[in-house]
Amino acid sequence: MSDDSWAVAVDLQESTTPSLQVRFVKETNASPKTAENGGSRKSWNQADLAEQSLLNKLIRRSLVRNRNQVEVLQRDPASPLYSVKTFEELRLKPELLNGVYDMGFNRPSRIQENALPMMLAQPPQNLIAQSQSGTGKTAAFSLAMLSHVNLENKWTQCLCISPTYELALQIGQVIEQMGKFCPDVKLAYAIRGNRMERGTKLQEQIVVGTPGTILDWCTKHKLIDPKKITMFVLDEADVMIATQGHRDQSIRIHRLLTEKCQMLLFSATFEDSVWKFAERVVPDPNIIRLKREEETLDTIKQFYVICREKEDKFTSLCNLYGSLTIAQAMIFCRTRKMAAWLSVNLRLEGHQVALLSGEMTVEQRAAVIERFRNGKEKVLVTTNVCSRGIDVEQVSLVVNFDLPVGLDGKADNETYLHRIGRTGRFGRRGFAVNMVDGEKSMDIIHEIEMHFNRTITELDTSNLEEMESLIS
Ligand SMILES: Nc1ncnc2c1ncn2[C@@H]1O[C@H](COP(=O)(O)OP(=O)(O)OP(=O)(O)O)[C@@H](O)[C@H]1O
Repeated sequence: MSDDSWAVAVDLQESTTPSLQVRFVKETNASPKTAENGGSRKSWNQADLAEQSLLNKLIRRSLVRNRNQVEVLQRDPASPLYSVKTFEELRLKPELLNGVYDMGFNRPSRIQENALPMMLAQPPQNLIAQSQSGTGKTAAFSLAMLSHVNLENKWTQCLCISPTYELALQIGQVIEQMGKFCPDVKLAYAIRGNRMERGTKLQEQIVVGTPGTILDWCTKHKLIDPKKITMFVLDEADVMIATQGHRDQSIRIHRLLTEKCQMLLFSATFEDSVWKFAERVVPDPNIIRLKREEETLDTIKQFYVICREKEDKFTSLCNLYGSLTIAQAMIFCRTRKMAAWLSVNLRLEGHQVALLSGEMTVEQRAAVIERFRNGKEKVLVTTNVCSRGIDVEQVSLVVNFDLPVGLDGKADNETYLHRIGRTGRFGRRGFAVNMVDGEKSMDIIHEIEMHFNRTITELDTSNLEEMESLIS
């Protein structure tokens, strides 16, 4: 964990939950401090993960393409392995196929190629699928649920649980969009504030919601008969299990289901804890995994600049920026306070600056990122955690105004790579400049050099000629 995770923990507690409007919601609760969305101090980690996931979804414009091979582990290795290259091969209902094309999907994503035939197979098969955020998991299970629904049955057949209110709404939006030519398929949101009359059985064939509300709807309110659920989807398992309450509720829901129910579990990461949980809720699974594309420093020129204090760093930054033709730059600060100070001063110098700060709601952050992406501002000042998930593709200069340091005072190499690295695919060249303000930070630079086996060259920002020859 890097230093500024501290700040973010506090930021999260201060932040307010974004509120989205949705058809089913009659009453929304603006407070973030509910068990449902993990607002308590103990579970900030879950809130952090969930917020990150939501931010990624809000700012994502398209599929994250991946060139790695998909690993498939079949429950029955003897059975043929089907994968599809087109949506037609899935023999979907025409209305559903129209919905898929209407979303602009021309062909299945890498994970969908294997996951879709498995999810749609008869007899039903259980599946555990892991791939990084943005690779098409939500679209895949949304399609599977829409295809699974039997319109003759006027009861809930597909249940999908998601770790937070906002993430559940995001999934619901995908289902609504994909199912827009299937008017008879109905969806209900089991999220806080969506009060249903007790005892009346829901007719919506698909229910998406958070574990607490879904459990209530199955047990206390008896709106759903869990024995009639034939497809159970558990999304963002890694985020879900970061809160014990959610994990336990998910297991309790799972216990209410029958053995015949098809179980599908999705996760962006797969640590041991996720794996243990997955094995518990998904018996005899097929497993699909798609490794993340590695980030590299191969195409990045790295420099350091010796400075004294923050004012000196600021002058160096201005020299650097003023003398180079830079498309866009991202500047990382350790604390929110430093980021605010820097952005004010850069603005005073006439720069167009965007600031990403922890007290902003997720929607506000998404809007800032969107403006930056559209080139409305050329500089983005941020703390570390706020900026996770931003593609640095169009950013040619990354400045570590403060170096990434862990709580142990040592170099946080992972964060360093994350800030300045790129996947091989976006092999465009870039520059990284590290501000060094003393012996301690010089040691950090050496640690980073050793770790990545790359030289970080000194840069004198007052020497324009030298700078131009080095950064060209
Ligand atoms: N086959 C496809 N062709 C083109 N775009 C797609 C395809 N499948 C999904 N997408 C788009 O790619 C983006 C990411 O998809 P999706 O949200 O399903 O990924 P995800 O793996 O579920 O991400 P997360 O883990 O964040 O939930 C979305 O904008 C989605 O509309």
